[in-house]
Amino acid sequence: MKAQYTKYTLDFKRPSGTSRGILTQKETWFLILEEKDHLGIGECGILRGLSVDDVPEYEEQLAWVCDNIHLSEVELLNRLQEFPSIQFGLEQAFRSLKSSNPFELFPSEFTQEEAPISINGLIWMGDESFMLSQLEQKLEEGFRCIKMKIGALDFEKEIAILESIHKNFGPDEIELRVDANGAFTPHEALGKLQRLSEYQLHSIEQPIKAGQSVEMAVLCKNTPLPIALDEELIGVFDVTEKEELLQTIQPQYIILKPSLVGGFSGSLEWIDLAKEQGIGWWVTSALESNIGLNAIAQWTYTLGNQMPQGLGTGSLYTNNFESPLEVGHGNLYYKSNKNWKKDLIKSLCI
Ligand SMILES: O=C(O)CCC(=O)C1=CC=C[C@@H](O)[C@@H]1C(=O)O
Repeated sequence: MKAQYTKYTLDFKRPSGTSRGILTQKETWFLILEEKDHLGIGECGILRGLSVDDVPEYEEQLAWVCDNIHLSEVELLNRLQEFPSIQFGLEQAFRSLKSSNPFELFPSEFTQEEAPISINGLIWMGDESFMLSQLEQKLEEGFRCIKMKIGALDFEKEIAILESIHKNFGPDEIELRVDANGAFTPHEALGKLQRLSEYQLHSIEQPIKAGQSVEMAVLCKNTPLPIALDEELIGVFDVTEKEELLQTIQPQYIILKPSLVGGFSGSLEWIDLAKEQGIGWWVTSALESNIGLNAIAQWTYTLGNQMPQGLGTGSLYTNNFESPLEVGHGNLYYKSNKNWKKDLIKSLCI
């Protein structure tokens, strides 16, 4: 078997704001496996500034994987504990190589076009009118679950936006989720959650910065609206540590980003623990290209979670890859007639 890797830079259609900053480009890497006339591809979706494997030796690790591709998949994955996005890329690449169609990794009703995946629409940070115009557009597109980034604007302005949504749409018309990306201080957080709870939100992602588990546990115990842990899961790889974290914090939900938590296997460990502890969960992208998003979507469908998933990020980029994924009416569809260009993988090969 031969293996190679290549880098690709995705360009955002427009600067996309989170409380952690404005995104204009996203770096990503592809692992390409070749065996006889079979090709396999996997996306290593590092998120600079957020991924635990955002380290100087990242490319070196990719080179090591390619030089040692003769090792077993299990051995390679075990050696990549500290590189969750490479673990994920490798999991995808091996599945893709074994599949008759390198882009059909998890055949299901989804890939048979018999069932879509319900997804949330995403509203990025910006001034009030920009956020309201994004909202209008998402509602016109038929989304009934909306995720809004908060934490960077003046809080009263964000409350005003929620107020205007709430005045026009009841919770049975729109499921509203917010994502603070850790923007609140532990001291102010409960007060802000109480204000936010007046708008019958479904949940809030990561209200305070990760790594403050005592404060987060107190919040989850007293919160008037469900809390979902996102960044909190990054960098926790040992299954016992995962179990302890959930037992300590007891969140209402956890959010799985396979590129950040160690791929399919790392995510499944969290999901199994969450189920044991009665904690809800859903899956989101980490802004991968359509190659990684396709793999995440197909896998997510097999998990049977009926909640809207955070997989509506395929249209963010000007130079994304063509894909069978299509968004419509708040759902993600798989259109197998829109085949990936067979030469896509070849075009990425060095
Ligand atoms: O949850 C979604 O709808 C899409 C994914 C998403 O919002 C994010 C992915 C990666 C980094 C962030 O920009 C953001 C998040 O913080 O969840």
